[in-house]
Amino acid sequence: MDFFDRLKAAAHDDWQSYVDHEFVRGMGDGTLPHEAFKAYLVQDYLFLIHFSRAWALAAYKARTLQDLKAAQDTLSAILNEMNLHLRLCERWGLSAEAVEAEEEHPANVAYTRYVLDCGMSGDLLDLHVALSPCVIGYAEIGKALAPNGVEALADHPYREWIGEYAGEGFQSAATAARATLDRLAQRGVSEERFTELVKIFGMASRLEAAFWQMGLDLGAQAKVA
Ligand SMILES: Cc1ncc(CN)c(N)n1
Repeated sequence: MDFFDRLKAAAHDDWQSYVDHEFVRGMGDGTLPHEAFKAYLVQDYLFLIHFSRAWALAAYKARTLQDLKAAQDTLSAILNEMNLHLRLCERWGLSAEAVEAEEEHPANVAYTRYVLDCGMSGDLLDLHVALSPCVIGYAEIGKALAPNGVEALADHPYREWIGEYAGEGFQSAATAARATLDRLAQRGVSEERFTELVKIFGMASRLEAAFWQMGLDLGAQAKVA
């Protein structure tokens, strides 16, 4: 069991509330309302800007060249991920400027600033634990939503999104994030410290679940308006 799997097992319910959220199930079976997906994606673009800052902070706090390069690679993967958002938004007639001018939803502020605070007030392991549900969770969700490969999802309304996270690039970013966690944890984690880290991991997972819920709520509001 690697360090990530230990965290996941210790915060099982929080993790499940994230990876098995109604939003995820709706994407999987294609029933997720388009309004919810669109509202989520616009907020997610803003989210990725702040998550990129958090990965840059991980680079700043790195004490070894290996940790510094790992942070740089994931920062690049996240900046690449934003091309998906720009592509989809462009199709909906939304420019990058228009998306960037959108106001951040409180659920977005809560999650991104929580992670940044973990990095500012804690050490590098605190920060990587807070960051881990993001990269590793989306890789897990992408794989789960494409059990027979992305080619099998030919007419699926969310094929492009699923393909991004089930794809090789994102999967290898998640593998690297797991390896970084293992490397940092090998430097020593007492039982007491592990309990603290599980709290961070559980909170980050719940904030991920709240982010999906934000998408559903904004989508429902857009339908009514
Ligand atoms: C909210 C959220 N969490 C995770 C990811 C994957 N980078 C994302 N795009 N958005």
